[in-house]
Amino acid sequence: MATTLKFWKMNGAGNDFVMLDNRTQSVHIDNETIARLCDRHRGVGADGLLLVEPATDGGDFKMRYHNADGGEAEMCGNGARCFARYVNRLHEDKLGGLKFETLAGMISADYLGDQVRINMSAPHSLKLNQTLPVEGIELSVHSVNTGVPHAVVFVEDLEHTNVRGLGAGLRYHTAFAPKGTNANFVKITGPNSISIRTYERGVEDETLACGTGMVACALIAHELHGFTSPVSVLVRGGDTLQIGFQKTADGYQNVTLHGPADFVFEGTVEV
Ligand SMILES: N[C@H](CCC[C@H](N)C(=O)O)C(=O)O
Repeated sequence: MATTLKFWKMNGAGNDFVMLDNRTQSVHIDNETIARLCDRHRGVGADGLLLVEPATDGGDFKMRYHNADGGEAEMCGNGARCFARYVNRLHEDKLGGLKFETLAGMISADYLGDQVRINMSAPHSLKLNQTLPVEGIELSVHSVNTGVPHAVVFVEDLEHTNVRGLGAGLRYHTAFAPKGTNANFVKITGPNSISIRTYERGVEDETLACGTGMVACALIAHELHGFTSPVSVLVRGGDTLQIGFQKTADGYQNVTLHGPADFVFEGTVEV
């Protein structure tokens, strides 16, 4: 027996999502259903799906994130901004800010007009200057987990970088087994600005933006090129977002991602 679900389609800087309020948890939404909902021909079409669920660990809400292939991921930076605006709309825009639980840890969000700034979970597993063979090329690869794993490669000619080929090569590289990684390609465009392209795990393609990827690239630009906060990041979809951070003896603190989170349309879908 099919069930009709109300959803919102949203996007954060071109990274697009299906948003579902699953607090009643009356519908069991399995990975196969999620993959179909995200399918751009057989479903609504999105890079991923975000579920609002009841908090169980001191947050206001719980955020669950699934990639377009149906697999659950710990966190999504662009999705978290959309999640914050979506739950605010469910509460007649009366929330002054909020904190929500993710598999990567507690995330807090502040509303800045139609933009949202989120405080990210603490980055970890930073690794610099690994030389890895990818598609027959020796790449200098850096990596960090900003809620999900990211590989970062600096390039001169971003426009002509083989993002799909090298991205897939890094995504499935043994160095990042067993769960794999997202892959980011970065061009330095100024003393505190970068332009990036991202191949996303679970979308298995380049996306127009990747929030946790932007953060990864900004932090590694700090590590290797002395960038200071805030770092401006131009993404494939044309938006520029701001990454804030403080580097202390205990690592990175107050890591923030500030950018757009836009409603596109509301609809119903049969599952
Ligand atoms: N594809 C990522 C999750 C979504 C990350 C991205 N959409 C973001 O905005 O952070 C992964 O499986 O690690």
